[in-house]
Amino acid sequence: MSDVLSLEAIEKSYNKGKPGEIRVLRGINLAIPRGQVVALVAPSGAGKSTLLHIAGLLDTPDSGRVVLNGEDLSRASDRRRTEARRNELGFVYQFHHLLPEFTAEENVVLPQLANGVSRGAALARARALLARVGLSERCGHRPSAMSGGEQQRVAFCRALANGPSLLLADEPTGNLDPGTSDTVFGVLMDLVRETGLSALIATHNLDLAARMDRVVRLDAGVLSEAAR
Ligand SMILES: Nc1ncnc2c1ncn2[C@@H]1O[C@H](COP(=O)(O)OP(=O)(O)OP(=O)(O)O)[C@@H](O)[C@H]1O
Repeated sequence: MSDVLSLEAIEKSYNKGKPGEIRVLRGINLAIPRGQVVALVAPSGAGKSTLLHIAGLLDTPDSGRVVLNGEDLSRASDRRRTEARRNELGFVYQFHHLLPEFTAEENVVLPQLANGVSRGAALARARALLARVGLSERCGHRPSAMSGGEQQRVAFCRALANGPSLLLADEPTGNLDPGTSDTVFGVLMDLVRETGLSALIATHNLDLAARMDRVVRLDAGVLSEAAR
């Protein structure tokens, strides 16, 4: 039961029962123990986004279970799923999706306020996280005044703001040039290691995948362990 996430026999089709039915996920099983960082590699169209949406409680499987910290959330109420999403999951995307009208610091404060944290405590945590990724001098900058790598580091801090137990990331450095991607990915890995987070990180970059604990490959809706 020390798995943070366990996906069990996940099936998902689009247009189910209709002529254009696509069976996207075909019996996916994946258990991620506490502290493990897993790379998800997949060719385009293999069902990677569908899998991340299901693991992230943004979509539901047709059958199978999504067990997060021992609780089956695949058929839980919307309210419970939203709560679990806010408290237990952190999300990072290829594009940072920071709120443009707010500063770096405010972008990291806001999810905490939504979770009932006091403004003072939220600000202290935001500043500590931003300092940790080397952005102490950039706390008051808006995203438009920051480089791509800096914006993505702010997005990492936002994902970790509420102390999740699982990080889900979709090409977290895919929008950066190779050199910056390498450095910024290192910052993310350090953060994940220090906080003891588990992570499922989709990437096309096999060099980055090789820096994770384990690589799984999704192909035509079937998941397998990749040889190292
Ligand atoms: N809402 C939908 N309705 C119908 N088909 C869909 C829907 N969403 C995705 N699909 C199809 O399901 C398959 C898997 O889609 P998904 O977005 O999970 O792929 P992906 O592996 O993330 O691809 P990429 O890496 O190119 O983004 C694709 O064939 C896609 O066209």
